[in-house]
Amino acid sequence: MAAQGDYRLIGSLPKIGIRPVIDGRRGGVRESLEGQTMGMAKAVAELLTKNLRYPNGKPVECVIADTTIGGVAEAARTAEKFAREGVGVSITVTPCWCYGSETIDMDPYIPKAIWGFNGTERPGAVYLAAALAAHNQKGLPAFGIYGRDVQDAGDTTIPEDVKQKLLQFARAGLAVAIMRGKSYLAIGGVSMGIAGSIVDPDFFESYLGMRVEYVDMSELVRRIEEKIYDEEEYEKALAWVKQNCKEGRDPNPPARQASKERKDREWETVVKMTLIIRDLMVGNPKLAELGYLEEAEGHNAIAAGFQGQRQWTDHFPNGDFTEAILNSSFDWNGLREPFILATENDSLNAVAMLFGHLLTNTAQVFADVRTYWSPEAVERVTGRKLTGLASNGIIHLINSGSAALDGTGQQSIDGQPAIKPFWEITPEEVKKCLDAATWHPAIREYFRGGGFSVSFLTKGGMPVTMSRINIVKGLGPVLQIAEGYTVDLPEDIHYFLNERTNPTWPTTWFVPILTGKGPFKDVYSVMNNWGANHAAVSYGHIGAELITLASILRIPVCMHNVPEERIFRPSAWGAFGPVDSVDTDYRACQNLGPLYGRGM
Ligand SMILES: C[C@H](O)[C@@H](O)[C@@H](O)C(=O)CO
Ligand SMILES: [Mn+2]
Repeated sequence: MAAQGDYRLIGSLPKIGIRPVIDGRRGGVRESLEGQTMGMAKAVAELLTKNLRYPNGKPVECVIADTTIGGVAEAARTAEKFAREGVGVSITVTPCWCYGSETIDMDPYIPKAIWGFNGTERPGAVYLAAALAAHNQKGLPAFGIYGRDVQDAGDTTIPEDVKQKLLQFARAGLAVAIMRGKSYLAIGGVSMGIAGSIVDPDFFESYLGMRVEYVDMSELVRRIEEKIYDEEEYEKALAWVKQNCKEGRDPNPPARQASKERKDREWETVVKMTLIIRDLMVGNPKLAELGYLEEAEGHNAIAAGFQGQRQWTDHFPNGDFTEAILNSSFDWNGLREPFILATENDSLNAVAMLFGHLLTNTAQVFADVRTYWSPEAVERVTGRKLTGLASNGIIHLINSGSAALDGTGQQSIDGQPAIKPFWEITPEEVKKCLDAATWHPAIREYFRGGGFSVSFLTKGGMPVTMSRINIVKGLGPVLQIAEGYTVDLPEDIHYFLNERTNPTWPTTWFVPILTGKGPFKDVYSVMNNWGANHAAVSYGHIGAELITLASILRIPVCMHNVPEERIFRPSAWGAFGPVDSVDTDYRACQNLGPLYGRGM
């Protein structure tokens, strides 16, 4: 295992390349603009390095072109430098007129934006419009950034609206660049006919630039039996688990309950499964020291899924512990970047989790979208009325595995419950997350091989975004997004509703923000329009960032409740219709086709 905070995957982290473009005419014009143009590039680089971090916690790196770009030779030199430096996202800046198609970034795989200075001494906005027209004509989508208010020629500040767009674009662009070239590792096959676990390599290749690796679950048996894991780490992990993972009540009828000895053996197995699945994903140099050179390499998996049900769980302990711990921001080695591991090998939910993780650097909650409770139904079964945020009804998110312990809501920002990037989490908060969770023997009517499911109740009051990718034949992938809040219910209401389900699994009570229209007419409609059995829950209202990301990948967003003013997509979308129309997005995405080819 690489040291805490180190990026664990192969390939260096993509940098952001800044391209200062300029009017190429020497003998007055160019010379007068050099300082201001380079100044804009430096200011953008500083903004990005100060505000953005990679998922490993290190500040994002920017590379500025060696010179301003006045024509095609300098554009080509810059492209060469960017390729050498591992640039994955480009931002062009200019205060003046420059030669449109002669200066643009032509790499079709690099997400791109252009900031055209809003001044009038020189025509930066005229270049912006000309360059965007060229991008659109060539099918190389670019985001246009044009400040709302005119700035003076000598003003070196970046206005707030420009900053906001630069950051939103850069976050999404970096997510695209980071996932490119990585793998989704499918451990096992299709779980109980769940469509998301019919893992589709064409989707990963064409839309995400990723590959799919497939490993049979029997590989876990081999590694357990032949001790192909770091035994020292295993002892450390087991001791940590004994100390930190409280065993909760056994929900099974006495006749089905496993003996203490059997449960102890199951704990040992699930800890081994955790080390092994992590090693399968990202490799482990310790295995090379043990002579397992091939196994030490891993699968370069930025996300994975574990089939579990049923062939594994009918005989062996389930994957709930493994999934919950790997998805969390901490384990026996301390705080670290969460892994992305979907239960039931639901690769499409894994992708939603991956998007959420790369946009926020935080851990993600994987859940079944289990029940819509109308206010009337709640009153009927509990005799109590839902109030406050919950008064229009609630959605019960609950699944046996995969919910990160960060989902307890026991971390905080300004005194409010939150899920933070691992480097902002304190050891006290780790303890609080662990203390808020209990580990229950798996329900044996579902999981014949036993195991342990984590149970917790997510704190209310967190802004969260629920999202999901679905694949529709003839259309391809679509993304659905619902921004909303986690809610606290009065204890007796929670108790009644939860007891009717599987109370030894983690519960999140979710309420979407309603718009009164379409799928967001009411809470029922959000549930009724959800396209699959699962959702990924990410801390914060990140719908706008998800929309920006999806537009770069050309995945249309079929359902969202993000206000129009936060929507930011490439300029070409404007030619397909109004921003608030889903149809606009469908047609723009279809016209461009998937970022890495038209495979679907
Ligand atoms: C135990 C059950 O099979 C659950 O795992 C099942 O209802 C699901 O989670 C389906 O997504
Ligand atoms: Mn499920």
